[in-house]
Amino acid sequence: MAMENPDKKTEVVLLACGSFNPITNMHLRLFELAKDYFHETGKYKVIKGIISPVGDAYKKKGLISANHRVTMAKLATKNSDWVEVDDWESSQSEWLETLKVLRYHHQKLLSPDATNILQSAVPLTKPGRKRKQEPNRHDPVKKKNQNPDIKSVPQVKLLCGSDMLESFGIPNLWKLEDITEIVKNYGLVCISRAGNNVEKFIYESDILWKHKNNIHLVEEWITNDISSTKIRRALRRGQSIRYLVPDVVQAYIEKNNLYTPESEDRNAGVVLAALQKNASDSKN
Ligand SMILES: Nc1ncnc2c1ncn2[C@@H]1O[C@H](COP(=O)(O)OP(=O)(O)OP(=O)(O)O)[C@@H](O)[C@H]1O
Ligand SMILES: NC(=O)c1ccc[n+]([C@@H]2O[C@H](COP(=O)(O)O)[C@@H](O)[C@H]2O)c1
Ligand SMILES: [Zn+2]
Repeated sequence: MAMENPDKKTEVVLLACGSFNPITNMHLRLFELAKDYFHETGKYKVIKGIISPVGDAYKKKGLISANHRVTMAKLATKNSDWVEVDDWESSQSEWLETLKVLRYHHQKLLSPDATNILQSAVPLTKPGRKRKQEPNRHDPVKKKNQNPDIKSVPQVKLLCGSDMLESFGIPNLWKLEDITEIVKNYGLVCISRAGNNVEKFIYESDILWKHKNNIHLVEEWITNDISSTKIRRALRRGQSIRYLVPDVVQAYIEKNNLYTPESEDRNAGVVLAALQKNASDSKN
């Protein structure tokens, strides 16, 4: 194994995937909490946060158009010097597995100018070649090259709340091979959320247990159970959402009258794209 320079910190990019319907103050807090956590270890430097709102093809009930969700996320991060919004995922016509979004962002960091970056939603290397199958390992090939011009590539880690981690256990929602690649090759940063017991969940999953060193659990001590669902509910009832979402987001929602009983009925009765895809995959 190559000797690591103890002074050299591993650079990390945090990627949060979700509906952001709408983005809340708590979504923004996830990034701050994760960054503090990594910096407190003394081993990592968080260089960027990316918010990737899911596309309309996800078909979740009450999901308003990606256009509005991306705009709100951009407004919310306007004052952040390290968190940005990326609309690549939401501009795809089909729903994409989260693993593909991770692959895309990792590939983009490797070759930011690549024009056919869409192709990168497939694995970076051919299967069967063990070493290269680990695209997110910190800097293995570059060290060998000894080329100072080749910058080390940051690790991309999936940032989520504990409910998303626990959703790995919902039948047909996630493919086991996707979960495996996420925890093996990328890594998870999971912020605690009321009602979840992630430690137990990891203990009960062989694959998560195996890769638990790549799953970072961050305890949120200043608990705050804001959720987009509760924001939409308050809006339908004409209640204030001030101080729960950034002022600019609140203003944008009001100006465009985004959340109504009708918007909550969008995709009612439609099967979530992830479930649909996995159900049809398992039939083939
Ligand atoms: N209060 C919270 N604490 C911890 N994680 C959170 C919190 N709110 C959102 N997240 C995380 O943010 C990511 C994006 O979540 P999402 O867009 O589904 O927001 P949400 O508030 O859960 O919305 P909804 O109520 O519509 O499901 C997920 O990983 C989710 O776990
Ligand atoms: N198999 C998968 O990759 C898979 C399954 C379910 C949800 N997801 C993602 O997780 C996020 C969940 O967001 P919500 O909690 O708002 O439903 C979305 O970004 C969605 O694309 C991924
Ligand atoms: Zn959610």
